Amino acid sequence: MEDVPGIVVTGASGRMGRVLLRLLAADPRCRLVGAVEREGHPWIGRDAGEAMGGAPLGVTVTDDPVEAFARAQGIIDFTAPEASLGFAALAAQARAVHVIGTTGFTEEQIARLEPAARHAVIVRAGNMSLGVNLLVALTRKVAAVLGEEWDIEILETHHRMKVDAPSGTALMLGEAAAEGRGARLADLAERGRDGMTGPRGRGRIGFASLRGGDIVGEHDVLFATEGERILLRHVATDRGIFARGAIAAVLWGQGRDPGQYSMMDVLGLG
Ligand SMILES: NC(=O)C1=CN([C@@H]2O[C@H](COP(=O)(O)OP(=O)(O)OC[C@H]3O[C@@H](n4cnc5c(N)ncnc54)[C@H](OP(=O)(O)O)[C@@H]3O)[C@@H](O)[C@H]2O)C=CC1
Ligand SMILES: O=C(O)C1=N[C@H](C(=O)O)C[C@H](O)C1
Repeated sequence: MEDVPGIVVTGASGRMGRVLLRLLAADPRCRLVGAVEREGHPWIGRDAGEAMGGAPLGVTVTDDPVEAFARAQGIIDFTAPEASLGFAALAAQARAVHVIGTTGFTEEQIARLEPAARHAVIVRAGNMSLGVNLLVALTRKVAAVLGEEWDIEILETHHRMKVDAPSGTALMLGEAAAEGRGARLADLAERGRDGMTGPRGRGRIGFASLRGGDIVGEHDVLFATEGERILLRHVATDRGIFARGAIAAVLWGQGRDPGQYSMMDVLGLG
């Protein structure tokens, strides 16, 4: 079936990479055409399905993204910030849609995606699930209605292997809350409280991170004032929700004008 887009998965052996390989191999709307891991990885040269301990998928894992991307119309990338920046340049050269699920970018790293986005479609989101993107829209609305006498706190809880904090999702929620209040998150965020912090700043948006076990991802947005509280909550129990969102994004991006897009664009929630 050459008429459906060919998709490459980077970070193929990762928690998200494995879920993506399985879902893409079974999805008639696209073809899995490549799996990329870094040089020296034990999966290199092996069939991706067999490397996962399952049936062959007919795709050999490679450490050469240039060769893999040349066969692809879409790249799905859940790796690490510097790796994703490198893949963005290569995806742009191949004019392939680059879906970036990676989190933990600095502002400076996000700015470095711009040259690639002049030549190809990039869809980037700290969370690809429908539920979280709806929660983001709700958070913006609630924050816009409630005044500064309502404190906003964002709590995120993840598995013990997660390397970045606050989570990409928590930052999306914080940005939405700040936007709802007509402000920038950078001006309101209160991160990493410890010791004699003094009382909470009025109008600030607080963040807290918990890490433990195999928790897939939980996010709470608390709006608290005197005498009442509102709690908006999303609980992920299966990484398939992120992978299905990423596949929807890579299909949505086909034939679009170059530029940077978000899951809000893909889901029509923007
Ligand atoms: N947007 C969303 O909806 C979601 C985003 N995420 C984000 O996706 C990212 C990956 O998450 P997860 O799958 O749990 O992480 P893992 O650590 O399980 O997987 C990351 C994969 O990327 C590979 N990788 C890292 N650096 C490089 C590099 N320089 N070149 C090539 N490959 C590289 C790793 O290889 P190696 O093992 O050799 O380092 C590994 O295979 C994180 O940033 C996470 O926050 C996760 C879930 C949902
Ligand atoms: O690292 C993870 O696992 C996840 N990362 C994303 C984030 O940083 O918000 C999305 C999801 O919560 C899982």
